[in-house]
Amino acid sequence: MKILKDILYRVPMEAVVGSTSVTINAVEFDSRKVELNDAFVAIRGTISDGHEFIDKAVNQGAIAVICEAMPERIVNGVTYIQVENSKKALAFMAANFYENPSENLKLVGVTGTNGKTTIATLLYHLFTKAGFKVGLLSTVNIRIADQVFPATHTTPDSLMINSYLKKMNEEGVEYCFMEVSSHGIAQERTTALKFAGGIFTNLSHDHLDYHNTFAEYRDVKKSFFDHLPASAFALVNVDDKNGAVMLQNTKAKKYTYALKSYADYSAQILENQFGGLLLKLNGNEVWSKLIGNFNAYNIVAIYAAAELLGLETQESLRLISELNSVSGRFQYVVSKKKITAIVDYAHTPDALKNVLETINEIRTKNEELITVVGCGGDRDKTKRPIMGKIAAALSTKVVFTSDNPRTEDPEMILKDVEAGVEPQDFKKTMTVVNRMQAIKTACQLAEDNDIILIAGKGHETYQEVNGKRSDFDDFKIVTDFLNQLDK
Ligand SMILES: CC(=O)N[C@H]1[C@@H](OP(=O)(O)OP(=O)(O)OC[C@H]2O[C@@H](n3ccc(=O)[nH]c3=O)[C@H](O)[C@@H]2O)O[C@H](CO)[C@@H](O)[C@@H]1O[C@H](C)C(=O)N[C@@H](C)C(=O)N[C@H](CCC(=O)O)C(=O)O
Ligand SMILES: Nc1ncnc2c1ncn2[C@@H]1O[C@H](COP(=O)(O)OP(=O)(O)OP(=O)(O)O)[C@@H](O)[C@H]1O
Repeated sequence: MKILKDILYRVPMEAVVGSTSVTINAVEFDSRKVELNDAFVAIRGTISDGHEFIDKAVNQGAIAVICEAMPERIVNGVTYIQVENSKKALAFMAANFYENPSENLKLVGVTGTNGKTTIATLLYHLFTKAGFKVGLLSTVNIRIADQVFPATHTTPDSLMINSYLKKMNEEGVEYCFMEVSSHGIAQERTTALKFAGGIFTNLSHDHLDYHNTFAEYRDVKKSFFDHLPASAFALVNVDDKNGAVMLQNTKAKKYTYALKSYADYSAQILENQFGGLLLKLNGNEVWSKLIGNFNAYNIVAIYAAAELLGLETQESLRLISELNSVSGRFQYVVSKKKITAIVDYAHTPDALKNVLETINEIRTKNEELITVVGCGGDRDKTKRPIMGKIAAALSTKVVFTSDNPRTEDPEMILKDVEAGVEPQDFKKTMTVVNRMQAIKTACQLAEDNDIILIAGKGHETYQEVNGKRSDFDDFKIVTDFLNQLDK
């Protein structure tokens, strides 16, 4: 329980009707969750307008309403606060309600189009290995030291973030690494958090359905760095042309990393094979079990962040070499016959192309690349033929199969995917609707030293067919089939 005026600290108010000394049980922004003596924050969303649910929230017992426009009906005994921006108000109220937990640990945000999950998760493991209690807020899951919770978003809403950070405080967590999505920034989910650092990975065309233009998308990312405090570090990839943009107006201490450009932290790839990467990081050689050019970026970023957070160089190099691939992000297993199976979340044309090109850079001509891929149902249909075309063009064999067909007919989805294959690539492809059978087929097709890529579902542990979810784990399934073949 908290006093309303205490949780309104730092919220600019335009008008107040009623008392701000009332006691609040909880803060809610969804009327369906409001209970007696809660404060309801009305938010204008993408689908509906929370202001339309003010009456409902009050009828359910809300003792305070925070809104951008005062409702026509003012109920006696209820406090109404008008603010300019409800999402921002919610962010500050959430932080105040949970007693500003981000101030009691070192919080580092990772933003950019690709690599957020990988970098945040690797940093979580690096600092855990270094003996610290660590937190993680990521697309795959939420971790508080060794406890694991399911994630609903890449960046959860501000109430959820602060409630998890509060739990981290209670558990003695010293560092927390979190993914910061552009939706999260635009919707003020991370406003009112105190960051010790921010990391920028890269920027490519994505989410333009939400942000309208690339410039708007870039500026949203930039605003995260604009709001970092002077005590924080801003660490950006300057091989990406938008890296420098991120640093333009930040008050934070500026640091850069790169493979190609001049930077404070630079990496050179000495070896790039399926066994791993040999890198030179600011003059220090380090071997990593992670594979692929883009993981060299991820490794130099975590090396830099670790140093900026005070980890000793030799210690961090030693621990970097112990890190394993992240669940569903270029996660791989090598069989006794030296068949490498890679599971990757790539479910967009860009991501699929990126992953296939990365594998092709490492693969020799004698090694086949067998790709297992499909497209989800009830989602963007235009990407299906494009992904079919990319998979067939960049692999030596392709097994098209179901992703999460959801409520659509899997065979019809696969027809759309096959339609994109160029005539000269037809003979490389086959279709096996059942994903388990498709993975088995790929394992049977593979010979010694070949590579299998299973794309699309990454870390997911279910498959949704006919609207029903059942257990399904690409990595576990392919590992089991490869083990059987090894016997
Ligand atoms: C498009 C989008 O981002 N929507 C997010 C947004 O919802 P919204 O504000 O648009 O909600 P709305 O349905 O229009 O409702 C407006 C308000 O009315 C309230 N309401 C609604 C109905 C009712 O009966 N009573 C009521 O009070 C709602 O609680 C809400 O406060 O704010 C909600 C609370 O934070 C989010 O859960 C929701 O995420 C939706 C589910 C979503 O799918 N978001 C995705 C796109 C997203 O955020 N993705 C990024 C990662 C992207 C990536 O990099 O891949 C992420 O960080 O996860
Ligand atoms: N630094 C990087 N640059 C480019 N691609 C990357 C990088 N790191 C990982 N990838 C690849 O990009 C895809 C997304 O990786 P990752 O999940 O780490 O990024 P993300 O930003 O968290 O995206 P999402 O929110 O969709 O999970 C995967 O296919 C992964 O293998």
